[in-house]
Amino acid sequence: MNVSNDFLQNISTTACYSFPQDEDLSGAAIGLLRLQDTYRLDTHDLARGIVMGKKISKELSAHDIFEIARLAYNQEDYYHTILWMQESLEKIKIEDPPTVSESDILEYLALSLYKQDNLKRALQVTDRLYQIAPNHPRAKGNIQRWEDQLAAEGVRRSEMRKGIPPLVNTRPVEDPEGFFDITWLKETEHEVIARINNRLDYMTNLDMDTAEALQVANYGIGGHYEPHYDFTQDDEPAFKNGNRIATVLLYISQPELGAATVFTELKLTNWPKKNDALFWYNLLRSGEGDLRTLHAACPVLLGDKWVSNKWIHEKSQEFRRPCGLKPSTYERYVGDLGAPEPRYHWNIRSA
Ligand SMILES: O=C(O)CCC(=O)C(=O)O
Ligand SMILES: [Fe+2]
Repeated sequence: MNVSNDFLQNISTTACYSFPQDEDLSGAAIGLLRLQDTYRLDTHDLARGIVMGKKISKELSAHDIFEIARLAYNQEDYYHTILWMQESLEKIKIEDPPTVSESDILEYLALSLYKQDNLKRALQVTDRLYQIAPNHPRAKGNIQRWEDQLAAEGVRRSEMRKGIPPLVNTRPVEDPEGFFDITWLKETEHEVIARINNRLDYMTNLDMDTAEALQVANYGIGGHYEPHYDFTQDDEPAFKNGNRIATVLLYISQPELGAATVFTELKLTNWPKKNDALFWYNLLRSGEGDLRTLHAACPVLLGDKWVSNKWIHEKSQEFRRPCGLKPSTYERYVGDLGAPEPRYHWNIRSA
């Protein structure tokens, strides 16, 4: 009789099965909202499971849409709350029976309009709420509240429901963090890691003994990394082996859409391609951080992105990459030892 209960109990307490939790759901929704902004995706298309003209998932119900909007609301992201609540409102018109009640949508919508400084619209929406749900516990009180606020702003009672200003829905300010999971692979963990490190040494002509362990990072949908330098600046804690002299970024998967690595100063975009590697020096030959290396990872739109970072440090590169005598000294290509520049070399970008 209790076989299924036991089974559920069993798998939910077994560490190797981990079901999505509330925070996974909210993480996914926040990722979705970021994608919407970055790639200017239309709410209506997204709700129908369409991304850039491609049908990628099944249509969302009004309730799904409402839940996304509610997560945005809980993040105090009123901009997206409004977009998604309006979409949910459209959706219930064609659902039979509707998967969410109009009054639930209207209440959130009104509160968000108020937060976005559109009191007249908040009042209009709350009037509608009161009309369809006269016994709603907060409708009447909220109407009073918006009217009082409008009165305090000098709006005459007869004007409160007229000349409703257009919706100026302002976007929230982005949070500075990135969204991805990482782990570190030490050479002692597997001989393949030791082999990779060896090859990176040949490839870059830099000593790997002082480098950090190989980092593996995974970005899910919406996963991204804000613009940053890999080297530390004066106001940040220093690394024990000197600063990060260079970076090797290995692409170990090929996401379907989005996910580019971009160098925002250099205006360079690199699309991840499985088995490719990107190499750059973070420091000038003087040891100063090279400000041209500012870079970011754009959000993954479709597919998933796996990369591996190798951060190579200054210490023990004294003979491999000596300091430059002039601040202007820099390599023209990887492993440049100062000989005349070859005419054709795949490593040199023609000017
Ligand atoms: O994933 C990328 O494209 C860039 C990653 C990166 O810049 C980093 O991990 O420091
Ligand atoms: Fe980086």
